[in-house]
Amino acid sequence: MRLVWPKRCDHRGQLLRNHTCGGSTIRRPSRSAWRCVAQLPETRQQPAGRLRTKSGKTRTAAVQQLVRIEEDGAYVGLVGGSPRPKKAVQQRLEKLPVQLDSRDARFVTELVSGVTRWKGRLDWVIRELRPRGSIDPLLLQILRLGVYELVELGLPDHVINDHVDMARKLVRPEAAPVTNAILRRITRMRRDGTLPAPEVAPGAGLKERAAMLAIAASHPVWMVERWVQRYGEAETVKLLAANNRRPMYSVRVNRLRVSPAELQQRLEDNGVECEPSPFLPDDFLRIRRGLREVMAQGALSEGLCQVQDESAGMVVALLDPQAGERVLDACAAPGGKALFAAARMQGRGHLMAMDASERRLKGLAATAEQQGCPPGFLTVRAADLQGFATEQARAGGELFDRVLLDAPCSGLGVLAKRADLRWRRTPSDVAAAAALQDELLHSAASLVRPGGLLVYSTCSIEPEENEDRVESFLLSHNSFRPEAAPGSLVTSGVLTEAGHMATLPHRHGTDGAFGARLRRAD
Ligand SMILES: C[S@@+](CC[C@H](N)C(=O)[O-])C[C@H]1O[C@@H](n2cnc3c(N)ncnc32)[C@H](O)[C@@H]1O
Repeated sequence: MRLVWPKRCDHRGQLLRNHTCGGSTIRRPSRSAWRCVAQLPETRQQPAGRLRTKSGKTRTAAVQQLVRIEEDGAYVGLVGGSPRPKKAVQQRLEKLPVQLDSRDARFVTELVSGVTRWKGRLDWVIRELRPRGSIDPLLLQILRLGVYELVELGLPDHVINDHVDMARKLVRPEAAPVTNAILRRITRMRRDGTLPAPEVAPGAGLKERAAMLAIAASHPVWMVERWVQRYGEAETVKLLAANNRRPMYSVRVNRLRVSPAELQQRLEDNGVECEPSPFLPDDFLRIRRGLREVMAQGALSEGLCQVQDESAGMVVALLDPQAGERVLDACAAPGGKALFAAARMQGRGHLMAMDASERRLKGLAATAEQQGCPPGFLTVRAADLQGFATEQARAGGELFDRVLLDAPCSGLGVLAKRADLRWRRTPSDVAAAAALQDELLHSAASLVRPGGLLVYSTCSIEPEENEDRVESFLLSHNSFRPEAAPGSLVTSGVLTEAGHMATLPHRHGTDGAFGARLRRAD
């Protein structure tokens, strides 16, 4: 099937059925029509003007990072070293240490996260223009960057010179004319409005429509297929668009140190646009603009707040830890939820933050102290939950009033913030996560005292990792029963019919997450 440009779409996601887009008919391929298909952000939201001035040095640094992400799995948001051995293409780039000031580094991050997000669509365009033959992996990164800058950011034609230069110097001299030919063709096509774009033939089945959507919104086909089956096409378009938007960040106010109103005032005085969270107004501020300023003016380093998604906060609200209780956060690292639980407990009682990863727990104790946790209140323990549960059972250790199992998961609810994750995950990851989640749930349950509460949560939106795990757990653990979350803890807008918490990026404007309360009988 050859996918070409869709002639019509509408903003409600009724792809290819209606003839209008924003009130006017789209007659031929154009960047704005493409944007409409996937509900993409306007180009002017991108820092195009500033990027225009960037040198080849900045683009080389972007290519270096893209290679690292592809070969090492380095997370797109973290510009830093990777513990893994360097692979072939990286070694070729190693001789090019690129020094960047902080402004340039920010531009590189913009480019890298953009290319990572739109990789599927960029590759499709490149393949449309060069359908035959393999492409050198390093040249592919250069071409992706070039297509991204021209098609998505709308940068001027002359930026191509840098890409051609990089192809010549970093790949081989013969790669320069190929790069020049492909990118020049793109500049002509965008001028003439003939950029290639995906289209589905009338009457196409779900698979073909999902394949088109996957290209247009730059997601793997398998994800789009399962979401179309679950939510329908119109809602899937909204979910894809939410995953492609710049993520919205929020901060959890450390009420041990400052009130939300005081912090809001301080942030606004420093040029940050923020407002109380509609879900947790007493604890969270949504940062509309200026996350960098939040960091720069010291609110984080002074322990007044921490960057945390509201959905993560709602999981702690479901747990509802009380001062004086014994609480276990069984998969705690890096510790965002544990710190919120500590604040809710006002530093009274005992909170154990446990995780199998010692490395990921590093720094939690110091942050807790900085945030005002009294000595002796928090125990940070690097241990495997299953081993710990077995040991506790053998030793007859004291059980916990509340246990939070924030389980390892596919992370399909956080694709807006983790641009690379969509390309890393496979359907078998969801199945593998589910198997581990069952085992961890069993262990976590054994640590809850009679009458106590177990909260199970993930940052996935997949039922196999959420509702299905809860159902399967309840079938084999008849001393537990599900407990609908009281409206006093979280707003009904995030509750399912069964009373579990489930947020979706396009419905709630937060990360996608799930949380269930499971009460142990007395
Ligand atoms: C979703 S993350 C937890 C995030 C954390 N609750 C927070 O809010 O910062 C899942 C964690 O489970 C941990 N984990 C995986 N398997 C585990 C096991 N068998 N025992 C304990 N922790 C485990 C991982 O190291 C990872 O840090």
